[in-house]
Amino acid sequence: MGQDVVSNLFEVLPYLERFHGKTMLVKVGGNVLNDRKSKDCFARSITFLVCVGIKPLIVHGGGPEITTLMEKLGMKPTFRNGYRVTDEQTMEVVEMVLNKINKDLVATLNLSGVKAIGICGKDVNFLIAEKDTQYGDIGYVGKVKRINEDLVSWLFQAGYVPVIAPIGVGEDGTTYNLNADVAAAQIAIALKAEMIIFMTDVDGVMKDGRLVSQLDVEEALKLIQEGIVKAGMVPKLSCAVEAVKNGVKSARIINGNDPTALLATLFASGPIGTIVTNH
Ligand SMILES: Nc1ncnc2c1ncn2[C@@H]1O[C@H](COP(=O)(O)OP(=O)(O)O)[C@@H](O)[C@H]1O
Ligand SMILES: CC(=O)N[C@@H](CCC(=O)OP(=O)(O)O)C(=O)O
Repeated sequence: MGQDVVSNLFEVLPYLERFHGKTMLVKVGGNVLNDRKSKDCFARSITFLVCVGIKPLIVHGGGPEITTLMEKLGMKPTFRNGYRVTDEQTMEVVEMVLNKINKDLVATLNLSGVKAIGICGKDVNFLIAEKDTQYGDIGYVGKVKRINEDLVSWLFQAGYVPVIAPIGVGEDGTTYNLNADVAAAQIAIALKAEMIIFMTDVDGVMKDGRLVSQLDVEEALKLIQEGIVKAGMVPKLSCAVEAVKNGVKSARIINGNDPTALLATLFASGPIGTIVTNH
């Protein structure tokens, strides 16, 4: 038993050396956070990363919870190209739900021994946004214009784990709803993260019922163009491509409901989920 543990430790040593001190952006989808067990497991995995000297940064979603509350309030959720059409009333619900998810996740992480701190784009102007019109006028949907990288540096120096809600603020103070995958990729690029990990509710990118373990940029774009990748996986894979084209060394798409996936994607020798690289 003791010998097994030691040989496993020796096996992970090269990965520990490679990732020590590196920034890893972990995007966790609303579907994963909905499940108590997955959320607790996620918190323990993040604690492990901190203990081995990795600097994790978390961006969370919350799409399903926003939809649930809107429906309870008698509102009709509408999407265009995966983006929620966000009028003023919807923006209020989005902000309320995301801030609640943010604090719940912070509390779970703190219970697990991490010094987590919750922020949204409004805190020290972390995410300056502007209206996103790529799919026409869909209200208060924003895209990131500028990031206050200093804030993250200060938090890392203090040993804190930033937990970011995808809410942006305009230069005139307008509140914007950001797609969490898009915000995560833009933050990873700005912070020159080593890796961006998308934790979702499937094992990775699927083709003909099978998991695709490795994709370069061209292959990823082809899967989108051919319609093999659809719905919420389109922005996710596009964001993975965007991140690796702009300096993030690799992007991973893994199953957040698999309790071992986050640590395995970093420390196991075999491939886990889908890895996207720029070559
Ligand atoms: N080729 C594909 N491979 C994997 N998932 C796909 C594919 N095409 C569409 N999807 C869908 O994308 C979903 C993941 O996106 P989404 O629901 O937006 O996740 P999240 O809430 O984690 O951001 C999967 O649950 C799946 O239904
Ligand atoms: C503009 C836009 O669509 N914003 C998303 C923000 C939350 C999100 O992205 O959550 P998931 O990661 O769980 O999908 C929304 O309103 O649902």
